[in-house]
Parts: sequence; structure tokens; C-alpha cells
Amino acid sequence: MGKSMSVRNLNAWYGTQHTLKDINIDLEAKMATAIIGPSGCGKSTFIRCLNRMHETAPYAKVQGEVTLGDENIYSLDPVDVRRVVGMVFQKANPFPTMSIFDNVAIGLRLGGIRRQAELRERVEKSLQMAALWDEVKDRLSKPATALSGGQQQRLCIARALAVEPDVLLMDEPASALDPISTMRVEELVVQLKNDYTVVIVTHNMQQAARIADKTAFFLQGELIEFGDTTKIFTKPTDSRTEDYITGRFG
Ligand SMILES: Nc1ncnc2c1ncn2[C@@H]1O[C@H](COP(=O)(O)OP(=O)(O)OP(=O)(O)O)[C@@H](O)[C@H]1O
Repeated sequence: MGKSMSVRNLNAWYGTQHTLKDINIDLEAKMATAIIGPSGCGKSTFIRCLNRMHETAPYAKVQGEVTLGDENIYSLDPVDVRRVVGMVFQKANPFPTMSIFDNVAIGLRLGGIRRQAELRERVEKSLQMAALWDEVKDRLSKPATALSGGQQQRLCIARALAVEPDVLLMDEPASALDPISTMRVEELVVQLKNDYTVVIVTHNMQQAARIADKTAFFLQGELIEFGDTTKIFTKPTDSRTEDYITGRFG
């Protein structure tokens, strides 16, 4: 659990649009790194390159190296990569026809785990880690769609954690949630970073300041500045970072 990722000379395109330009960054294990920047600067594209989802878009292209531990993920099978680099999206996307239990168990079953006792144990552990167990333990066979939006998002986090990934990518995981659910997801990120490498895209700078150890500021496909969150928010080196965090644009 919790291997670091290194990104070297990463470039990404949609057709002829050069969306990410020569990105170099180290995403440290057992830390949360926030990715910030104005709309369209390439934040989602960047994290989608970290689990090989970018290349599933039409006309998409990637160049460069992304290593997890000491393996280049671009020389592995993309399906294996997505198991060790989990992802949670802006809008909770549980499998609507499946129960709460099955939503979490699906990845385990696909991975070949059949014994009911083991499945139950792993599902419970994942729901505990996602701080959802107490709310759902008496209704595991109910459809996932019967949960609130915030609970569905934590269910998706549990689903991602069930297969014991090294890295958890989160693309604005709280932006569709009410303030209380947002707070719960933030608390969860603070917990999860004890074990995982967490990379979180957020538009909310207070949120980045609250939960991230490191922050990366992107602008028009370039990584402008990366460093300790406190430094980025109090003493940025680049004037463009300063303009963004003080709300002059974006
Ligand atoms: N599937 C796609 N096909 C073509 N272009 C795309 C696709 N997805 C994103 N883009 C373009 O790539 C650029 C970067 O988009 P991306 O979604 O990575 O930005 P972002 O920083 O995450 O934005 P936001 O904060 O609005 O979510 C934008 O110009 C966008 O229009």
C-alpha cells in the first residue's frame, strides 16, 4: 500500500490539442497532493494519465513516463494499472442495479475471490475505511441507489479501496456534495493518506489547504509550481500562482 509515483516529461493530447506540456512531478507515498488551477487547465487530464484512463478518450495520446514504485505504468496492462491506481469521480457512480455489498465486492469477485467469508470481511473493512460501515451495516443488500449522494460517494471510495490499491486518484470528489458530506469526505482523505498515495483535484482552495500536504498549480497545461501546501498558499514563488490563489483570475 502507498507507493509513490513519479511523472517524467509527460505530454498529453486530444487530437492536435496539446493539453499537458512536459509535466514532471513526484507524488509522494502516504501524502495527499492537491491539483489546483483554473477550469480547462488540464487537471482531470493529468490524473487520468496516472491510471491510463486518458488514452481511452477518442484521439487521445500520451507520451512520457509515469512510474509507480519502480515500474513504468505505460509498460503494464492498463487493467492491472487501474486496479493499483484507483479513481473516484466528481459524481458518485455506484453500479445502480447492484446492492451496497455487491458494489464493494465486485472488484474482489473479478479478482477471483469467491469465499463468502473473505468477501464479507473485505467488504466490511473497505466500508469501515470509507467511514460508511455504521450507516449501511444493516442494509447491505439494499440497492446502492437508496443511499444519499454523500453516502454514494463514500461507497465509491470503499469500492476503490476494496482491491487494495497503492494510489487513490480523486477528481473533485466533494464538489457535488453538501457541506456536511464534504466535511466527511475531507476527513476521510486525511485518514486515507496515512496509508495511500492520494492525488486530489479540487477547485476549492480552502479544501486543498485543509487536506493536502503538497499542492501543484497547473495553468494552460503546464505545471507552474509545486511544493508544500503551506508555501504555495502563503509564499508562492511564481506570480501566476499568487494571482490565482488570491483570486485575480480563474
Ligand atoms: N474527451 C475530451 N476530448 C477533447 N478535449 C477534451 C476532452 N476532455 C478534456 N478536453 C480538453 O482538454 C483541456 C483540459 O481539460 P481538463 O478536463 O483536463 O481540465 P480541468 O482542469 O480538469 O478542467 P475543469 O476544472 O473544468 O474540470 C480542455 O481544453 C478540455 O476542453
